[in-house]
Amino acid sequence: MPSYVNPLIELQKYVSIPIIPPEEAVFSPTEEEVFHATKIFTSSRVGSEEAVRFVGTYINGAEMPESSLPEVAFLGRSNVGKSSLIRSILGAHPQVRVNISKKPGHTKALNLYCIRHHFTLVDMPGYGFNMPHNFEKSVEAYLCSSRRLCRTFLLVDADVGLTCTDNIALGMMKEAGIPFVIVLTKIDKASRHKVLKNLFAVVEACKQEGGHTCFSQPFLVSSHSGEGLLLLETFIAYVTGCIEIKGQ
Ligand SMILES: Nc1nc2c(ncn2[C@@H]2O[C@H](COP(=O)(O)OP(=O)(O)OP(=O)(O)O)[C@@H](O)[C@H]2O)c(=O)[nH]1
Repeated sequence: MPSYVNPLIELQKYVSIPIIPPEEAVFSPTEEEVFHATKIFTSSRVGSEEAVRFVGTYINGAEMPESSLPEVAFLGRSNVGKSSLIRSILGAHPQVRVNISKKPGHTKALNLYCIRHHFTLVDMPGYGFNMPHNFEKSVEAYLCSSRRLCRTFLLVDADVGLTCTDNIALGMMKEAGIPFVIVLTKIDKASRHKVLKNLFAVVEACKQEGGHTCFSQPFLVSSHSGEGLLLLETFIAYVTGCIEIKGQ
């Protein structure tokens, strides 16, 4: 029995129909694999350098510094919890400031965080309420053109579920062929019933998409309670090629 918790598997205990269709592969690392992944995020120094550092803020991909590191990006409605999730992932490095705000639309540009010499996390402005006027030229252009982007995490509020704007984002990802994974955020805040209802809708949306660009298993997290974080960090380490996972 792994000591890390997959909130999706916990929820499965309350419903008789499978949340993830049985024919789909489930990301289920061993304890050892999670341990290796976690070390990537928690170790504090690489030689004489800080292991984790804020790289900078950029309006578009063309402004970003040259790098050969793979990138993972965080996309979603304004206020869905993108910056909070990155702050939690970088929790072992309080010297790296990640700004969060109750006010939707706080993040106005692409913020880059470099993790060891392994990969870069890209925090992005949210879409919907108070989104930046240059969203298309900034976020969409980056998503469609970055050759280093290996996975995008599309965040959906577990209490709100998929909105019209999320569906537009899903369509855009599909059309552009950008590989993505859906993450339900703020699971500490929503009732179990709500999370399950919104989770089933997300799984259905992934199915409709045909599984070409969308990973069939959504991840569930809370940046406040830490639920689901270890599994998501392990997945990030896996998609960026930092660790191997048996059976994947
Ligand atoms: N209860 C709860 N609240 C959260 C969680 N994650 C974020 N929040 C709250 O949601 C609000 C928005 O969080 P941010 O991380 O700034 O959201 P964002 O998606 O980066 O927002 P934008 O800058 O508008 O794009 C803040 O008040 C956070 O404290 C969570 O897991 N649980």
